[in-house]
Amino acid sequence: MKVDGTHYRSLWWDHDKDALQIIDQRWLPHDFRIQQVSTLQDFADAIVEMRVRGAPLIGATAAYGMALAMRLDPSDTAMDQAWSFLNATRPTAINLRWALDRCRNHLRPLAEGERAAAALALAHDIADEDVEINRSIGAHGLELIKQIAASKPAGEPVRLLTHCNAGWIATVDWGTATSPMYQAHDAGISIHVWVDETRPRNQGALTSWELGSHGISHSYITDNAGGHLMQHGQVDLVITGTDRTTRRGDVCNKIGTYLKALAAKDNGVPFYVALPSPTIDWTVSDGVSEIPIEERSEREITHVQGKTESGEIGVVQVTPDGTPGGNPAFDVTPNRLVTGLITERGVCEASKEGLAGLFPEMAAAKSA
Ligand SMILES: CSC[C@@H](O)[C@@H](O)C(=O)COP(=O)(O)O
Repeated sequence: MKVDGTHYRSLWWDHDKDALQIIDQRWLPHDFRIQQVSTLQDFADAIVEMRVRGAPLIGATAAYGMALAMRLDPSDTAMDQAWSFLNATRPTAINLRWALDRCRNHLRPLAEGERAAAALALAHDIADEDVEINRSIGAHGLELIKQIAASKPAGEPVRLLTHCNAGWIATVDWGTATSPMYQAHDAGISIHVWVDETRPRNQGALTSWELGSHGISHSYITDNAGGHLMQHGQVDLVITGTDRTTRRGDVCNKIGTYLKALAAKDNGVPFYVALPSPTIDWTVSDGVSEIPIEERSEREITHVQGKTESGEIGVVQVTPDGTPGGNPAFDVTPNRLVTGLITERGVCEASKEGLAGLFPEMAAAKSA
């Protein structure tokens, strides 16, 4: 999508420098900084420190990390070490392991001399596929928004609510939850987006930055406001992303998503989750008991980064000295609370049958 009129992907290969470039998201929305990722440690740090973040982008980044590892040492041992090193960076988003497995399965049968070039080509493919997948998710989600728009008085906007940042900077381009929003806006449908701030890291500020850059009407709201807005008929549709979806359609996403789904259920608001198929973990069923939830630093809770009144980016402490924090980064929304899943192949029920109906070959391969 565009930043100040220039089209960017969230990561790209610079052919002159022969190296990966990322947008360092720690500085957004206040500062747009590009960073080169040159060593395997750089790749791990970029993921752990959330310079890159969002499940699909983490996966694409890891694929480029494998490409770098193969350039340095194309042996089986180095490949396995890179797999383990990168896989340990963040535990919840399954796209990370999906990308690493795909790279390793592709590279293992090749001669060592072929691996570096093949790994880089595969990383490019994974990035390009992600763009196309998310474009398709947007096309399917657009139909849902069109239906709601058709049921409203002329000129009234469709009011959507989203949590965290499942936008273009969380993917390679388009975003998952935001792709239908971009496509609805581009199709001339009036929309307004309620953007949850998403404490503790305030990914909602990233979503606001994205939507604002695209000219989409939106309001940044506290995480606790969604239920109130739904009770007062101010939300027509919720769309969030997901970091891991189980084969029966339980959805693991940024902490607080579950509460939004509960509020949506109580108020009869449709709650959809947008996901690319690499986000489905076909090996797990019960998300609450089977998905590892990342516990992040308590400093993310006790301190907040923002722009000071003098225009600098600074960090302030919000709690009393010494207050301990607890920081589970994700929660699981059981499938019974999910109205539907928006995938690149269409919209389905959040159930084993729904997902297997859209992805029969993947469901069969994993249960075999
Ligand atoms: C298209 S991104 C889907 C999810 O990865 C997104 O909603 C999310 O929870 C991101 O979490 P983050 O901790 O910022 O990486």
